[in-house]
Amino acid sequence: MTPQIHVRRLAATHGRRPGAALDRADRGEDLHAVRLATETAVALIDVDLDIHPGEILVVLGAPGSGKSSLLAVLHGDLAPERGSVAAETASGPVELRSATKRQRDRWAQEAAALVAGPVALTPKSTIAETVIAALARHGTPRSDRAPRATLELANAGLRDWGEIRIADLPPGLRPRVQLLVAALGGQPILLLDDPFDGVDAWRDPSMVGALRRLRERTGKSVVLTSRDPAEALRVGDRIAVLDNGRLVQAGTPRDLLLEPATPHVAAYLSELSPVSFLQAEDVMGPIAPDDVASSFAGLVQVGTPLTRVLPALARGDVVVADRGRLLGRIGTRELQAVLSPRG
Ligand SMILES: Nc1ncnc2c1ncn2[C@@H]1O[C@H](COP(=O)(O)OP(=O)(O)OP(=O)(O)O)[C@@H](O)[C@H]1O
Repeated sequence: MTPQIHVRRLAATHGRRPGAALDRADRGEDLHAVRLATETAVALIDVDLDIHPGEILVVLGAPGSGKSSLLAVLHGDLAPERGSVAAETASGPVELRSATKRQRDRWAQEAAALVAGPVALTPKSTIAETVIAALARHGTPRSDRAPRATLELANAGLRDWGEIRIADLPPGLRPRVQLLVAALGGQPILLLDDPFDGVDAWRDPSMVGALRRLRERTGKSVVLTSRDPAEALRVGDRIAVLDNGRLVQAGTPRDLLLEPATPHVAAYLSELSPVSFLQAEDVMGPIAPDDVASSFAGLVQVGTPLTRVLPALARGDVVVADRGRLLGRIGTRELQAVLSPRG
């Protein structure tokens, strides 16, 4: 069972005077000034967020906005100063704020794995040896390791690469191996805080595909950090935007692009063209009950990227369908709403 995590009014700090720092932050003082006055960093304040089973959630924000601190809280390493971080697990309810060290260790062992920083790979080892060594660290019995490694490599689309040494890997495959190794633990929640050597690993569509397949196969919830809005929109089912320790919006790529909650979110995403990140159903408007597919210039299926809908739109309105059922229409009005979003 993948637990759903409920984060409510979470505040977390680094330093010895959390009370004084939070008092000042509550009064609206700038967090840099708070830190200077109290020698305590307010990393997160008043964060409300749910993490759903099986979702890919990207925590997006500038350096210092609180991303790593949030993952550390979710892993049980950084105790919340205030608020609540609660989950229902197979062995009962967990509240990380009041949990003992032993309960937090159990949470990390059974529920949430954190990979903070690049996954270390030994250049001389083959990929199969790398996976076997990682399985050993996770306590997989010796006799199971080789067959399990073969299975994991096949699942990750790396079956033919098992005997290749890490040093000989093409650069594009290195993050694929790092992702595979990062996800080998049995915990249903995977927290990824910059697990790759390169910053732009998710720009490779095969990486996004590998992560989605991993999620489908394992049902894990994946929470990962990013500073790059384009990367976040490409990878995340939902994106949680942090600004100076505050969660300013959590939503789908469509929510963020078409209905940014604050000027900060709008400005953060302003360089991105919504057309490049949305799918047909994100932008469709209502369809009349008596509309029939043959009266439209084209028909596209749910999940079709908007970039692939545009050629048909040049000829007229397009209908969006899901297995024969007509769901909505896209015409000039819908397109205009995408090209001039609110914010
Ligand atoms: N161990 C620490 N001691 C003191 N301050 C810290 C510590 N860790 C983080 N901070 C401060 O807490 C705030 C949030 O930091 P955090 O590392 O969570 O941000 P981030 O968004 O992950 O940044 P980055 O993108 O650079 O990794 C920052 O002001 C940071 O300086």
